[in-house]
Amino acid sequence: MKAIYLTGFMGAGKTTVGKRLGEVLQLPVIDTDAYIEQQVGKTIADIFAEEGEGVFRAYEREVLKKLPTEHIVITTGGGIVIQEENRRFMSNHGIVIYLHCELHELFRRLADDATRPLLMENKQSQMKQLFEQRLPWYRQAHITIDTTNRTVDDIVETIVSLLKSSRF
Ligand SMILES: Nc1ncnc2c1ncn2[C@@H]1O[C@H](COP(=O)(O)OP(=O)(O)OP(=O)(O)O)[C@@H](O)[C@H]1O
Ligand SMILES: O=C(O)C1=C[C@@H](O)[C@@H](O)[C@H](O)C1
Ligand SMILES: [Mg+2]
Repeated sequence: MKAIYLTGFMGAGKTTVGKRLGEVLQLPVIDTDAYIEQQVGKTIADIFAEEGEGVFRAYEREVLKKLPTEHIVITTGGGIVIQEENRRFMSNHGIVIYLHCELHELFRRLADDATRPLLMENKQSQMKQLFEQRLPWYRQAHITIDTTNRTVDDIVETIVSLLKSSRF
């Protein structure tokens, strides 16, 4: 099976859903954020603070190309779709699944989270702008799933049945 790439905004549940999906499909799971943190030896927040977002985006691009493209679930950082090169790579090499979530629910899920630098630095209105700017890129995925009022198990079940019944 081709690689499964989970995309979506911060808090959409990529990491959480990906972990469970990997268990159900018995596939290894790699999270690009966690992988970068391990390779660089710094947290995402420290990379942003010390090296800047541009350098983080370069790490993200390099890592995506280095990871396997078969028999794997790859959970991506929320901004992976910003770069056209990344969107093309994921689309050509795997099955891209966009986990959509309404903004009000994203804010609720991330209310107490201090690990996402973009969330710490920006007001809700700026996050809304970022969300709307990225929506068309997220929507280029092969499959879109609205996660807003759904449990992780329910989302995983839907993904598994879509994968079984589709041409993938
Ligand atoms: N379907 C869901 N319903 C309710 N809460 C959820 C759901 N999915 C994820 N969460 C919660 O939302 C928070 C963010 O989830 P997660 O870290 O998986 O998001 P993410 O998409 O990986 O974000 P990022 O892009 O920043 O890495 C976590 O606290 C998680 O438990
Ligand atoms: O949406 C984004 O741009 C980001 C999301 C996170 O997953 C991290 O990749 C980082 O905090 C940037
Ligand atoms: Mg994540």
